[in-house]
Order: sequence, then C-alpha cells, then structure tokens
Amino acid sequence: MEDRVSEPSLVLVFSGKRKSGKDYVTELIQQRLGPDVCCILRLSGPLKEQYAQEHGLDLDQLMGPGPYKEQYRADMIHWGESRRRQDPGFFCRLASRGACQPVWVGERGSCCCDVILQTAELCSVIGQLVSDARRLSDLQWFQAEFPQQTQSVRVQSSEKTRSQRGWSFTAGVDDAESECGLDNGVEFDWIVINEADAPSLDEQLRPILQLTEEAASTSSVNQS
Ligand SMILES: Nc1ncnc2c1ncn2[C@@H]1O[C@H](COP(=O)(O)OP(=O)(O)OP(=O)(O)O)[C@@H](O)[C@H]1O
Ligand SMILES: C[C@@](O)(CCOP(=O)(O)O)CC(=O)O
Repeated sequence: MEDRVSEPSLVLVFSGKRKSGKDYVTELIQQRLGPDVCCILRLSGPLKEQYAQEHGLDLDQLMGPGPYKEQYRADMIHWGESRRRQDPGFFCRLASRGACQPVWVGERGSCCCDVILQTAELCSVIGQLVSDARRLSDLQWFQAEFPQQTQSVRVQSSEKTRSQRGWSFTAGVDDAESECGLDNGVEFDWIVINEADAPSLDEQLRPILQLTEEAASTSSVNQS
C-alpha cells in the first residue's frame, strides 16, 4: 500500500454494539500507551467526513459520542453501504492511509497525516487501534493486510448499561448488518466487558497492553 509509511507491529480491531464503549476503551488504551506508540483509526472517519461534506453537516458532532449523529445514522449506513458494495475495503483503506502518525483519530483539525508523511523518519507508531469494525469484511480486510499483526477485540455491555449511555433500540439500525455483522461466526481474540460490575478495565486490558509492549520491544530489536 503506497500511502502507508511503515507497517504497524500490532493491529487491534475493535468491534461492539452501539454505546458498548468502543471509543472509550480505545481512547483509554491510547492514554495508557501514549500516542507515540499507538494511533486510533476510525473506519467511520472518512465515511463521516465525506457524508458531512455532501450533506452540509457538523463533522465534529458526527464524530462525537452525543445524540447528533444518531439522527443521521440510518442514512449514513445506507450511504456507506453503497460504497462498500462496490468495494468492501473502501473505508478500511482510506482509514489506514497515512496511518503512521502519532495521533490519527479521524477528527477534523487533529489529523496530522500530511505533516507526518513529510517527516516519515520520525514515525515510531507500534500499534494501530481500529475502533469500529462492524462487518466481517472489515475484519477480513485487516486480517488479509496484516495477517501476523491483527487481533480482534470485542467490547461488550448489557442493553441496560448501553441504555444508560444513551442507546435505545432503533429498527433498521440495531437489527442491521452495521450492528449485527459480527454477532456470529467470529472467534474474537479478546473480549472486554465494559460494565461497572465487571473487573476494572485496567485489569481486563492488562494482557492487551502487554501485547503492545511485546510488539514494541520486537519492533525496536528489528530496527536496531
Ligand atoms: N467504562 C465507562 N465509564 C464511563 N463512561 C463510559 C464507559 N464506557 C463508555 N462510556 C461512555 O458511554 C458513552 C458511549 O461510549 P462510546 O462512545 O465509547 O461507545 P461506542 O461503542 O463507541 O458507541 P458508538 O458506536 O455509538 O460510537 C460515551 O459518552 C462514553 O464516554
Ligand atoms: C455509518 C457508520 O459508520 C456510523 C458509525 O458511527 P459510530 O462509530 O457509531 O460513531 C456505521 C456503519 O458504517 O455502518
């Protein structure tokens, strides 16, 4: 892939239902590891960017956790699916493009790909956290591109907890592929239970953080 500056040592592909806490968990991992070690890729980043532009919407709000994006979700899903039908890897490829900079959260204003692409020698990112896989084709794309490095992580929360975070069942969304595409047939490498009465996230994430540390040490051995 010509736009990728270097290969990550580890690619963690996260999935989970709406309001399970995918963003929360990936941001927590990034805080623990530091942005020079891992970056967050949002497959919905390029989708929302393009959709916001075409429809004159507020991209920051579409990217955020609030209720704004929910008004547009069903239509964004259909819009994205028409692209995916022609090319299932379309958004995976766009999100991965130039993904070697310290921070790439897909938010307008904070994306520094251009700067980093010009200074590729400074790049030291070890892990990529893909925060929002939704379809088997998303997971398969990363597994095909990074067969040795990819591991899948499922974030799970009960409907009660998700409701407390603002979720309510929406027909056409919660029963569609966008939410159910990874419900069956995938054996996740890791499952994180994001609930108040589960073991703390720090405890559950310890082995995942350890993987990244191992990847970092392998990467520095390979570079020296
Ligand atoms: N462990 C937690 N402790 C406190 N707040 C949390 C926790 N997990 C998630 N939240 C909050 O719940 C809300 C939903 O979480 P988040 O946006 O991470 O979910 P998501 O799975 O990315 O949802 P979506 O698919 O809608 O983008 C956010 O406001 C987030 O801050
Ligand atoms: C349109 C879509 O990308 C919205 C994702 O938004 P979020 O990750 O839930 O903030 C979902 C999809 O691609 O099916």
